[in-house]
Amino acid sequence: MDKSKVDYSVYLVTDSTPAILGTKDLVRVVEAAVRGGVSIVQYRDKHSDRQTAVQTARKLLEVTRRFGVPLLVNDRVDVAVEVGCEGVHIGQDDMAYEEARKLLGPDKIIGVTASSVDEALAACKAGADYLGLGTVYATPTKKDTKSIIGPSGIRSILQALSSAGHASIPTVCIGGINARNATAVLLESSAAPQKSLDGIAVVSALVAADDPAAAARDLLAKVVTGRVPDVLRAVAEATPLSHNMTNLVVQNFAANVALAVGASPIMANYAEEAADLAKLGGALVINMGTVTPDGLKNHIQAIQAYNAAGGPVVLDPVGAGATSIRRSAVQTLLSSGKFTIIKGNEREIHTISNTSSAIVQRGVDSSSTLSIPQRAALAKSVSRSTGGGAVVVLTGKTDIVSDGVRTLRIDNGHEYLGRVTGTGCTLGTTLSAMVAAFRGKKSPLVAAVAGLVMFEIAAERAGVRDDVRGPGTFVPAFLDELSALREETVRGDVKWLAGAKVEAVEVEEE
Ligand SMILES: Cc1ncc(COP(=O)(O)OP(=O)(O)O)c(N)n1
Ligand SMILES: Cc1ncsc1CCOP(=O)(O)O
Repeated sequence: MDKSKVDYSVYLVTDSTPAILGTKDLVRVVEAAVRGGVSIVQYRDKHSDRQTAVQTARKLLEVTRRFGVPLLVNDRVDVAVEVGCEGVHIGQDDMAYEEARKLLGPDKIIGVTASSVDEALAACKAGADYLGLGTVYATPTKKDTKSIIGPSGIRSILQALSSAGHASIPTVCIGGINARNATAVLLESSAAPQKSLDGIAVVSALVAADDPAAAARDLLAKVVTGRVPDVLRAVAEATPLSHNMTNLVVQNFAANVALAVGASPIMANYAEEAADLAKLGGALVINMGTVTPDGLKNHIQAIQAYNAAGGPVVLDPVGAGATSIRRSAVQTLLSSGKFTIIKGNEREIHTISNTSSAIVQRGVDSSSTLSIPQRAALAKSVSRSTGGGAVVVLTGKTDIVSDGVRTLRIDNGHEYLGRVTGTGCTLGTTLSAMVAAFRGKKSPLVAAVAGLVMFEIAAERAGVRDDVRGPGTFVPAFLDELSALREETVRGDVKWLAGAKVEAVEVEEE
């Protein structure tokens, strides 16, 4: 497992005691929680003998490997070595980091607990791969906690890490976190803009839950929501290039949306420029809206330039399926390189899924025809079918976002978005800004949700303004509100986020 790719967003720490696990089977609980969206698991068992611990760790490893998430073992480095899992988590009173590293080798993950600035800095200096910060709130799960530090204590540690040049070390917090307080803890802990938490770690919120999969979904939605301001602040900080190869209709509008969300737009359709532009840390938008043979050639060359430079690419397959030319154009684009985000309406995404269906034959109407579970399954399967694991954003009254493992729905927006040309295309531009600025955080899913939430809440705010009397007056108000959301977020005012309607969706395994 590539340590740099580990996703710490929803971190499950297990507990096998009857007071928390009850009579449930631990392995089943972990499997359900991972299905629900847990991205990393720590086997924490203070009571079992070594043989039992090794047996349980092996069973857990079979589950976590199946889902591609890392398994760490708490404290018991020997157990981790014996089962060959991805690493360990050690506390201040456990084996020293250096000794654990010697036993595990350079490739395994070693996480360290830190309750203070000094402990955090020392763990970074030693070489820890991530930090577990806490205890945030007192919790019956761990009675021997030495210090309760609250979100403000977490913020102080994050600030110190940033000042000391450790802004990139992943951090999670632990202690009394659940779906009710997760978003608030993430928002309050954030040491904007340099350093924020990468996730939350929980024991009882998942292990004691009657339905651990549903609890994990709930937590995932709250964590993603809590990270939205991090993405917006990252955009404001980086002002990333949004390189648009877009259609003739939206050039001006898309450039203005890019500016409003905090990006630097360049509308450049000549692919010879792409190799240079790709080196500037931005993202590319390929919008098929006014497809031509020449345009297609330029798109392919630009995609390859961004792929070569490791830059994100957003594909907006406008009208895919409307004509046979567009159907083959989208296939050509998909086979020409990798995409970070593929954004389209139901019909466009369905065309990409390349399955024959009534929807494809029904015409260009993009209104919703599938149920939410069907839309979620479609987005997830398209994400999985694109080799590079693109995040699929399926737009509509309810938007679906899937990275092939986790699938979320967003229910924000305003009807005026459907009455102005180019709003879908400018959403693609918005997503490019988010994914460019958040690329160090390795979570295009979070970046995509942030873009959608910002875009749609700006529309909601614009739509109810007294000066907005229809789609014409909506456009300038919408630009104003995008810009206002950015400014509010940068100065730490994130009250607007209370209006975000983000939920994780259960999708049947194929
Ligand atoms: C992710 C994470 N963070 C902190 C801890 C606490 O570890 P520790 O201080 O060793 O306490 P115990 O877990 O051993 O009670 C953790 N386990 N995981
Ligand atoms: C292991 C650990 N370390 C600090 S608090 C804690 C327990 C967290 O449990 P819960 O998530 O149930 O509050």
